[in-house]
Amino acid sequence: MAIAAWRLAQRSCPSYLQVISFPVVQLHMNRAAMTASQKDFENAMNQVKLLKKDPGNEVKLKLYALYKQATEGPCNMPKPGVFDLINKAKWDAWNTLGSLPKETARQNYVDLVSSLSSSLESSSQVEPGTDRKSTGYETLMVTSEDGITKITLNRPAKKNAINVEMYHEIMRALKAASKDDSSITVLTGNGDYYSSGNDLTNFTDIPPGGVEEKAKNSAILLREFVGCFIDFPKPLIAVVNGPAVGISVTILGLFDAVYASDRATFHTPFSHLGQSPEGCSSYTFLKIMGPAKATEMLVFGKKLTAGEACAQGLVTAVFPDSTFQKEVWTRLKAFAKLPPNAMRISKEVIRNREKEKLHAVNAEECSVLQERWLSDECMNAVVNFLSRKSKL
Ligand SMILES: CCCCCCCCCC/C=C/CC(=O)SCCNC(=O)CCNC(=O)[C@H](O)C(C)(C)COP(=O)(O)OP(=O)(O)OC[C@H]1O[C@@H](n2cnc3c(N)ncnc32)[C@H](O)[C@@H]1OP(=O)(O)O
Repeated sequence: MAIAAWRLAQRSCPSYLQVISFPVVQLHMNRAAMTASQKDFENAMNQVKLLKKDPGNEVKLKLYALYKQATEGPCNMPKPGVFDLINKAKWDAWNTLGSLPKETARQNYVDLVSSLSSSLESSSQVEPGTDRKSTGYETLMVTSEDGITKITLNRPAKKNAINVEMYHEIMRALKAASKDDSSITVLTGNGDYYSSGNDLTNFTDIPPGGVEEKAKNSAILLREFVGCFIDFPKPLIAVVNGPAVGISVTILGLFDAVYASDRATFHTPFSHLGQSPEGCSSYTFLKIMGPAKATEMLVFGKKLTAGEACAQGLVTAVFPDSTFQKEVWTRLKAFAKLPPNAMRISKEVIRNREKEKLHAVNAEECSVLQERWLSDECMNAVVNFLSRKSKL
């Protein structure tokens, strides 16, 4: 649960104290004369269970810390080891409360839950730009009109990083789109990024079976995820509205057309992350751009501009960002008017002879990655990102 806050806890002490302690002290001063009763506290604990929306790791961590302080007093547990990410995050959060009195912690917990209940209720209403048809998805907006099913990655605050839930929801949306009455399917991103790729916090939710089990399950998930793109029967188009990283780039080789804003960049920093290519890119990129250019991207992590990606054949066309949406959607609406069966059959003719090969490549890439995820190189890269020591 507490990974974002674990990252926070790893930052320099003063900024961590600012973020966590300031509101605590503030609440304490504002409520000097008030203290929550045990009953208020229990009500607040029940309210937390009823929250409809996940308040996020940092808030959950604050709640945890205040709960522990309110019920057990100051933290006197031994500090967990550096690789015990979740428990260390929790310990840090609790420890930061220092000698805050139990009553104040209880009041702050009640206040936090109450502010949360109202803010999460309002944010569960439709936000500007959110399509009302997209119910049933937490991480996506999915709409279907004018013969186009549009799947929008919708975690803009996280640069549309793909967490486990999003992997599952994309597969679900693709399966639904393959059967609906639309002619073409579009994948795009909400906000300034197309996608920052795999959500690196995916690495931190370790099951009881340990990292080996996590790596094994992740390889199964990844294989199934990429398989959905290999098998997708209708024209699949990427509308790359901004920078694209990692798996959001590699799977582009499985799309039928890729339109990019001139703000978009294409970056596959696998070596930097101690990882190796996926999304069938070890095969598709070589075919698209030849081994020398593919190696620059997949092995040396060279970031391409949209213009460069277009020149290499990964991108179909690039548009100025100011007219991007208008120009692309005019084009897509025209495509969607073409006879759907003809398009589907043409795609089949173009792609079918490669399918078996692509599934074999996918399986091999996933099995190599399963090993890579357990390597020190990969672990260190993830820890460095999560502890804010590195960024791309
Ligand atoms: C053993 C288990 C394995 C489990 C794996 C499951 C399946 C795996 C499938 C495999 C494969 C894929 C490979 C890849 O995709 S590799 C690429 C991974 N992506 C990255 O390394 C990008 C990391 N992000 C960054 O370097 C930067 O965030 C950025 C994208 C350059 C943007 O920088 P910025 O300064 O403009 O914005 P920033 O403040 O950093 O970001 C805003 C918030 O978004 C969070 N965030 C962004 N990207 C990610 C990400 N990929 N994972 C997690 N979180 C991300 C960022 O942390 C900020 O959050 P907060 O506001 O601080 O809370």
